[in-house]
Amino acid sequence: MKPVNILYCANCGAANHEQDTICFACGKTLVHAQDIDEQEQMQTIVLLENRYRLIDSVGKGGFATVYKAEDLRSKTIVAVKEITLKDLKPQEIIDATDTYHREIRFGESLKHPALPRVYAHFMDQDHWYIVAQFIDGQTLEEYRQQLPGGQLPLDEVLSIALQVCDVLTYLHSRQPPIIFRDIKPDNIMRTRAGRIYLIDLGIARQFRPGQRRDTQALGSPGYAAPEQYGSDQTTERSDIYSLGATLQALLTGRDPLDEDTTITRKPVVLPEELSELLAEMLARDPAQRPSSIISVQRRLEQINTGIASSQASPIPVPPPAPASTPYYIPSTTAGSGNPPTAPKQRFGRLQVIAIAIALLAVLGFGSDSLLNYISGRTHHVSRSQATSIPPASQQVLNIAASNLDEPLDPATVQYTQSTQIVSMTSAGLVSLENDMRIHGQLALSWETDPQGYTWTFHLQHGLKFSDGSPLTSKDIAYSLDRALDPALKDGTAMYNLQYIQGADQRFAGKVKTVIGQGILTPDDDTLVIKLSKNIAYFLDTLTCPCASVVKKALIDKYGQNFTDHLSEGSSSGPFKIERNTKQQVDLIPNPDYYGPHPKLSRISFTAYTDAETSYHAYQTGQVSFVNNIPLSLADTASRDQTFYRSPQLTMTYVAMNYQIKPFDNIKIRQAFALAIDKDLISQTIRKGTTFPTNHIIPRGDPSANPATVGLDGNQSTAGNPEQAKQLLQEGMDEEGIAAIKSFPTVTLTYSQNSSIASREELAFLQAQWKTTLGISVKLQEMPVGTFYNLVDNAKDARNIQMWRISWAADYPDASDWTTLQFGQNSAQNTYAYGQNQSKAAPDQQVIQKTLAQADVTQDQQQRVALYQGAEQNLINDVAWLPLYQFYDCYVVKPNIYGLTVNAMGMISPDDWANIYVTQ
Ligand SMILES: Nc1ncnc2c1ncn2[C@@H]1O[C@H](COP(=O)(O)OP(=O)(O)OP(=O)(O)O)[C@@H](O)[C@H]1O
Repeated sequence: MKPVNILYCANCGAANHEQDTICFACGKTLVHAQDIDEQEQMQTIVLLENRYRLIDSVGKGGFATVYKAEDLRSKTIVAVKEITLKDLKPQEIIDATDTYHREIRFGESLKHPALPRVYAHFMDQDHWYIVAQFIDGQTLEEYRQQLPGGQLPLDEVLSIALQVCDVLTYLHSRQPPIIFRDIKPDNIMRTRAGRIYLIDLGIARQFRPGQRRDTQALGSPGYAAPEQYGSDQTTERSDIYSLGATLQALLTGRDPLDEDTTITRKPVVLPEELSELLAEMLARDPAQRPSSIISVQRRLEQINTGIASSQASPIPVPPPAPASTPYYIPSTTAGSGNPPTAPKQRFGRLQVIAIAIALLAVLGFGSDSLLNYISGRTHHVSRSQATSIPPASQQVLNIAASNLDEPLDPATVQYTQSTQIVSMTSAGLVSLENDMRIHGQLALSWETDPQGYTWTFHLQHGLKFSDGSPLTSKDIAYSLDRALDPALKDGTAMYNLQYIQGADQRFAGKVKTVIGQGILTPDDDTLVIKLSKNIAYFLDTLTCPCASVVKKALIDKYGQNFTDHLSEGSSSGPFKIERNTKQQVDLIPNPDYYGPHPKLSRISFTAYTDAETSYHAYQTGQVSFVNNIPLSLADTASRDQTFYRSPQLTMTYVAMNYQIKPFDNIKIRQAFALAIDKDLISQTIRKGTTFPTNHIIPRGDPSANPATVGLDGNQSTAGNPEQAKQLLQEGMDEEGIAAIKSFPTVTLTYSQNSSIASREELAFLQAQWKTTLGISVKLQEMPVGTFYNLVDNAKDARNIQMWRISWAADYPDASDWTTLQFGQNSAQNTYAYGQNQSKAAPDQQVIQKTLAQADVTQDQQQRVALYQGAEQNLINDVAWLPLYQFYDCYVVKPNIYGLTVNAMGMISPDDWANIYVTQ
């Protein structure tokens, strides 16, 4: 229960401190209202409308008590807000009525992922009720009170700020604009997954141009802008003030009315731009504040980008985002300073990369372009552009694609663009937000047993497919089970959903279904998943496309060819397929989507034969978004004002076989690693389309650790030739190798379809080992299929000594980079990590134990700490030698508003509601 220490004015409704006697807003004497005896109330009122069973009281505000309740009809958890009329004074009744109606009107008409949905409202003699989406979380005020000093780390505050900006942008761009008027930590709720909701639209108002002042002074002391004290009309800038006060309170841990509110005296050192922005947002004179929330958002994004950039070494491509200012993160936050919004690649396994590289090579794309698929950051236009939205006929977005051949089957889809289309047309239980946090999509809420073996998902109300037929838990169960079908060629569930109980038997063909075993459907709105291993990252695995919904009736009718008939109404996402010719895929909004509806009236993906042609189509205005800018065009495109790049979760590395001499010696592996100047590769060969790294968990993964160091103990990525030489000598001594001429032959194997840049890179590696260590490394080219076969069997065949390869994340979790690749018995541990004869094997097994422990540690902070510790050990052990992480390089026309691509290279499904074409 939330402690109530605020006293609401009976005259004007403003929130005052409990001990105050005079209202800060209207100056009237405050009346100390009587608390409602909730226990008594809970005992007498248990069922409302014969439908809502009150479970618990979760919060209390000025006029209302909020209950967690069960909707017995839909079997879902909802929030029931109860306003008790009896005992209210006449003025309070007027205010409460006003608040109630406004909250219903706004709640029902506004659709934004950060605004809880209003499902129903009703009343009895003494009460009014609002039934709304239940937010399983706490207010930011409650949350920060639990943290040391009441302070949140900078990266988290920025993530919150950007989310609040997003919803304020939405509110301010309504016609007429809606001013929230009460932004404060008490009115922002945060879920465990870090998702933000604005609650309490009760005092929001529509802006009336020409009105000089508000009829009522409303807001909360300290957070309300000066003009809210009745002197002027509230405008968008009033919300900017309150947001500034909120961010300052979160960063400093101090309430705005605390004696000292200047941030300079707090033990927090902020990026200079952030201090400046906060000072502007908090200007007393509204005219001195930023002119729009969009401009605040843009500046916060630049600060965010600056943080991300300051964690990487400089790169030569002129960055499209404004330059970053180096800053100091206080030591308390250093371990958690992940870049909050880094884009990500949606390719999974090595084999996938192999197939994709082969295909792109055939299509004339350099293999490097494969790794530059869609991703990005928010694109904004000026306020005036943002508010004048052209009609639906002009809301068309044309996107260049490199390949649309892949069947749009969620269970098998692997290319980024097909995956993007699948994410727009097939919903899953959960989906990823832009900052890699998870939110419910088909699932309204979920819970798990304390050990994390059984997950119960409660679905959204009244879900439908795009043909209007109901979508129930049985459809989701069918889709998950089908994804596990061993008959599916190239299914990805065998990795991603392997821990659903019975999945192993299903793959082995020993059982025909896991429904009834690992997947249960107690009713149409509830789905239960039981796990064979209580992996803490289970929800992340559900963000993979293979966990999205397919329509059984369509598959029954057309078999594997069902993907040719997707336009027959099988969509469950924000868009549905109108046409799919493999040359062009046209999507239009799905009116039956449960969530916020897209503003775009059409999205067309057109396949171009090569990157040059698609870039030309962009230059001539045929398409507005190209996301596969290859290295060959990077120089040209980077001079374009609309060129963007941001890190994605794809890395290139060199693997050394621990089972084969000389790499069974750790010192020799370390010598080979430190001999390489990774900076030069990214700067000169990769031309800034990549950045050098020592990390195994890449930047942008929620568990990435900026404090991770290279194996020589520092963060430089330029190599360490002296230490490399010394380690080589020590390693040779240990192995009894008297001189370089008796050094075992070393062969670096690579795939035949490597691009020119990749070959240059291989030659560069060869030259560095020669110059620094005096060792001649042979380069060996292999046909693609043979190469990946060798890599997959490196564990057993011992026939590949050293190879260069890339890895892209399947889902945003450290386990994808650690346990999956180096864990004991992991199918993807093709390196025989821990299971080899080298002297390092016992230490490797210790790391494997830590990883196994991390996988099932339910406390997120502890889990991250375990992975980060293991990562440092893997780096020191040269589990593999990371060379660089990819940037996503793309161009997007400035008139495309709101396009934000998340770190997996995807546009989050509910984001489509906020993307549109401006004039
Ligand atoms: N949709 C929701 N899901 C879960 N908890 C909620 C929800 N809405 C509100 N709460 C909880 O109930 C508390 C009171 O809600 P709210 O602030 O909307 O009430 P109010 O009377 O309108 O408040 P105020 O007095 O600030 O106007 C919140 O602080 C929060 O803890």
